[in-house]
Amino acid sequence: MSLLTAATEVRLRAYSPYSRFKVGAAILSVEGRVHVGCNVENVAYPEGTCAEAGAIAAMIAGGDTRIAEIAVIADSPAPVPCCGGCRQKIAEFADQGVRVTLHTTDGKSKVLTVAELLPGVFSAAHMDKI
Ligand SMILES: O=c1ccn([C@H]2C[C@H](O)[C@@H](CO)O2)c(=O)[nH]1
Ligand SMILES: [Zn+2]
Repeated sequence: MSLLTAATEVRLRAYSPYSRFKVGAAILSVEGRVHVGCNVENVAYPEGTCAEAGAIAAMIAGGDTRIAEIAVIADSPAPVPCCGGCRQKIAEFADQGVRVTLHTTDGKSKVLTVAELLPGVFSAAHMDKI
């Protein structure tokens, strides 16, 4: 199954009664498996989680380690470019050149690299303790 199809399918399972904005994400891991996530909101609004974070959690829980490619889809006028928190989360598990494809449900798409998504990322290389 393509990443776009996987993201499209999981998007329909989003729990978003507050924003009424459904987002789906699908990751191809370097190990070759597809992991999906959708946004899961909460009445305590800050406790909600993004689709990208859900897909990353599924990848790690599933035993895979790194992102080879990621696709995100939302019903929006223009491709949704991931929130700041998710940019940092993606950067934790993806090399700088990894492709991030942002789709709309009406067929628009935009491709970015992880480096373009989060220029000047804070990374483990900035720490002298590890
Ligand atoms: O890249 C994004 C942007 C937003 N959302 C979710 C968070 C919230 O549930 C809803 C509205 O912001 O969309 C995502 O899952 N991913
Ligand atoms: Zn996010």
